[in-house]
Amino acid sequence: MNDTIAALATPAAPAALAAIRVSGPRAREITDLLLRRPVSWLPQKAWHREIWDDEQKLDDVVLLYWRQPRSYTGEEMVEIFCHGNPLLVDRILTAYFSRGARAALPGEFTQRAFLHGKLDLTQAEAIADLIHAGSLRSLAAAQEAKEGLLGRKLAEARATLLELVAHAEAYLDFPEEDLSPEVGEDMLRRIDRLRSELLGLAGTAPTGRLLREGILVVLAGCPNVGKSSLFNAILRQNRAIVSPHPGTTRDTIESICQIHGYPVRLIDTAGHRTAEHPVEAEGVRRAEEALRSADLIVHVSVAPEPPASDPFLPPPLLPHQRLLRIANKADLGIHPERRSELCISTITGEGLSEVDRLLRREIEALAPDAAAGGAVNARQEASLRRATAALERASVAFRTGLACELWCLELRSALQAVGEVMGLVTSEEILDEVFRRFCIGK
Ligand SMILES: Nc1nc2c(c(=O)[nH]1)N(C=O)[C@@H](CNc1ccc(C(=O)N[C@@H](CCC(=O)O)C(=O)O)cc1)CN2
Ligand SMILES: Nc1nc2c(ncn2[C@@H]2O[C@H](COP(=O)(O)OP(=O)(O)OP(=O)(O)O)[C@@H](O)[C@H]2O)c(=O)[nH]1
Ligand SMILES: [Mg+2]
Repeated sequence: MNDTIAALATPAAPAALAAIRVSGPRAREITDLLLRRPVSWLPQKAWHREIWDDEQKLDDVVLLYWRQPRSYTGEEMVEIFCHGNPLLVDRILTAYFSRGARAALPGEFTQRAFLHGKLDLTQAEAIADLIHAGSLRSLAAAQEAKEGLLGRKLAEARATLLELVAHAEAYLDFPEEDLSPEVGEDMLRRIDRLRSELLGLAGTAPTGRLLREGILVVLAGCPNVGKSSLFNAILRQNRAIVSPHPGTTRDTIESICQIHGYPVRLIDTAGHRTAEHPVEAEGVRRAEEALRSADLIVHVSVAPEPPASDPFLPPPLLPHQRLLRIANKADLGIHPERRSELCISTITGEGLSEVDRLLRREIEALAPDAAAGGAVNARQEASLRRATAALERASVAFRTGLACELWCLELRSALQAVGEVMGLVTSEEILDEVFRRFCIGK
């Protein structure tokens, strides 16, 4: 952390402005070398200056200074707002690099903020989530975690664990003083309560995955039933080709959208049938593949026909998968056996608001923890599960009257695992894994 790092913090594309960040002990000194008219270096002040690389004027820019430790990274920081031309940005960065700064790794600014105690690991991860959130709910969840909601819950869990460990260790030190049954009962209750709280947090991981990766909704059914018409209706956009010829859609078509604020990857597929043409057969195979990874399968059939006449059978559902049946072309009639189904017409628009309502219901069932705020990621879940397993073992050891050393050890490993989530105890590998997934400049 002794070196000075620099990177573009905005996209490398033509834009009105570009922001370059420089962090580290030499941020100011190197910047001074590029200015002809000096600045006062009063913290959190901005200056309009020209940047020069020796005899070459590079650009006129706005400089912003943050004095250590009151900066994003906790280090000396200079920000340069230049004209948003990538070539110009490269020239400015090169001027910094040739004077001793080096290119920042992805996430390195936030990694430094973490290492300087500006934020815990859950907050750092939340910043990456915030940048990539593709829906309002993902954004809200990321913002809550960034404000430290998850971190606070974990800090409470840690405080409880520390107390329990202290209790247990006091008992270890003075074994002649028996642990009274009341104290023992109380400890056990607290261990079990803590375990169920942490299990609850770990249980938000499926929602966390859906909020980060998007909910995969796959439209499937026989050719010509109106899958692409429904796809377009849901997107409110004429995205997929619709035609009266069965077999119109040959490849899977994916569109990323929001449904009631949830991030959705909506997929239209080739109609299911025994295909003669190899291209169509490949389309059907891709449809099957999409169905296997779907979170929600929307089976489309036609309302005027009896359900039994539909040769499309959705695959056996995996435990987390949900299925919604929709009968289209209700304008052509509704078969009596379809009366209890959702019958719609993409042509007249009948039933489309009901589709909207049911999609929302299904999605909320898939991601039940989105509203509660803060859904953990895979890394956090793994550590939380280690913590709950250790607490479980502690509880069992306690109940079966095993030696205090044993359950004390388990409480300590639960403490370690909770600390891992917050980044209190982390290996170099974990940090690399977390931060290298960030953008450069963040
Ligand atoms: N120009 C600019 N805009 C930005 C950021 C930035 O780094 N630079 N941010 C980057 O994410 C976000 C704002 N977040 C920030 C978070 C902390 C600090 C910071 O310097 N914190 C100091 C205290 C500064 C103060 O006195 O308020 C600290 O925590 O010690 C700056 C921005 C979004 N906009
Ligand atoms: N009457 C009626 N026709 C519809 C309705 N929805 C779609 N169609 C028509 O049905 C035909 C097939 O529609 P598509 O949306 O292309 O059907 P698909 O299921 O995507 O078909 P493939 O891509 O071949 O699998 C088109 O001519 C549509 O105009 C509807 O609600 N009522
Ligand atoms: Mg189609």
